[in-house]
Amino acid sequence: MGRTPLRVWATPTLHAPPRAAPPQVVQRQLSSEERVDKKDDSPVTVADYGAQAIVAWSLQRSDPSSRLSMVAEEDSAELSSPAGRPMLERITQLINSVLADAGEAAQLSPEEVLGLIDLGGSQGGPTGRHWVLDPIDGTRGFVGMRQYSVCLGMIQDGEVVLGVLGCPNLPQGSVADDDGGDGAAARCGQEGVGCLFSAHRGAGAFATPLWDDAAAPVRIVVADVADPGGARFMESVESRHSSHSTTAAVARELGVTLPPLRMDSQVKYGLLSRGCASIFMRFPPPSYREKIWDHAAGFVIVEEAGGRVTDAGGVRLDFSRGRYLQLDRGIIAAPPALHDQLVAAAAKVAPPAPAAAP
Ligand SMILES: Nc1ncnc2c1ncn2[C@@H]1O[C@H](COP(=O)(O)O)[C@@H](O)[C@H]1OP(=O)(O)O
Ligand SMILES: [Mg+2]
Repeated sequence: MGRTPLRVWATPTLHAPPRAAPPQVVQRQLSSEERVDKKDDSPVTVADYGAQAIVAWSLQRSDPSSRLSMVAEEDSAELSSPAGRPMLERITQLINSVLADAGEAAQLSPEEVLGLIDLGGSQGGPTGRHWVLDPIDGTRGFVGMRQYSVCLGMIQDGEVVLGVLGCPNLPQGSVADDDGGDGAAARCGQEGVGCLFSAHRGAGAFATPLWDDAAAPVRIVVADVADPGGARFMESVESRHSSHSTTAAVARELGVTLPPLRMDSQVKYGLLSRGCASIFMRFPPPSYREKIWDHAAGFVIVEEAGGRVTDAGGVRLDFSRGRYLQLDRGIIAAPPALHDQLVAAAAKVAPPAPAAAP
C-alpha cells in the first residue's frame, strides 16, 4: 500500500521518532480538552477529526479531477463555534505535524480542516463511487486505552469493492483473552503489535504489519471450523453497543463453550478474517441504526477471507441504501459452515419482533 498518509497517521513512536503525532501518542496523552461528548453521548476526539481530515485530503489529492463522494462519521459542527476553536487549532496542529513528518510541503489552515471534515457528508447510494470512512472506530476503546481501528471502504454501484482496516493496537500474532482489555495499550508501539487488513473484491484478503512498509501482505482466510464446540465468538466490550446476554444465549443454543473474546471496533472483522476467532455477533438496542462506515471495510475483508456477514435473519448486508444499514435485529459473521447454524440459533433465542398490527 506504500507510505500513504493513512499509514503515516498510524506510525508508532518506537519505529519513528515522535516528530509526527501518531495515534498512539494522541491516545496516550489525550487530555480532557481533546475530547467532547456528542449529542448521542458518544465521545469524539482530536484523533477522530484529524484522521477524517487527513484521509479526505489524501483521497482528494489522489484524484483531483473527480468530485469526491465520502460518507464519513464526523462533521465540523462542534468545531465551528467559538467554543470549538481551541480544539480545531489543536487538530490543525496535529495534522500539520503529520504532513511535515511525511515529507509533505502542504500545511493546512483551520478553515481548510473544517472543509475537509465536511467532505464526509455524502449520502452514498446505489450508483457511483463512494468512499466510506470511520476515522476512529471504537472511540470508547480509543479513550479507554483499548482497541480501535481506522476503517476505509469503497462502494462502487452499491457494492463494497475495497476495504482497509488499520488496527494500531492489535497484536500480529495470536490474541489472548485479555488482548481487548487494558493490556493492549501497554503493548502498543511494541514489536509485533499493529495490523493492516485489506481486501479488493475478487482478489482475496490480506494482512500486513502496520508500520513495516517492506513486509509483504499475507493472504488470510477464516477458520475452518464447523463444530461450534471449538468455536470462539467475539462481541463488543461495551454491552450498551451489543447485548452480552443475547450473544451468550445464542452461543449457548449453538453449543459454543469457549468464553467470548471482547474487542472494540472493527478489529473483530480483522480477527475473524485471520481465523483468530470464528464468530462475530452484534445485537445493538432495537432503536439503534447501524451506519455503513462501521461495517463496510470489515465486510469486504471477511467476505474475501471466505466468511459470511449478514443480519441476524441471514440477509447479506446491503450498503446501497445511503448512510445507514437496514437490519433485522443485528449482525452475524462467521465461516459458511457455522453461519447457517448461527442464524438458526438466533431465530430461536432472539426471534424477530412480531410485525405491528396495521
Ligand atoms: N448506543 C449504541 N449502540 C450500538 N452501537 C453504538 C452505540 N453507540 C455507538 N455505537 C457504535 O458501536 C461501534 C463500536 O462497536 P464496538 O463496541 O463493537 O466496538 C462504534 O461504531 C460506535 O459508534 P462510534 O463509531 O460513533 O463510536
Ligand atoms: Mg464507528
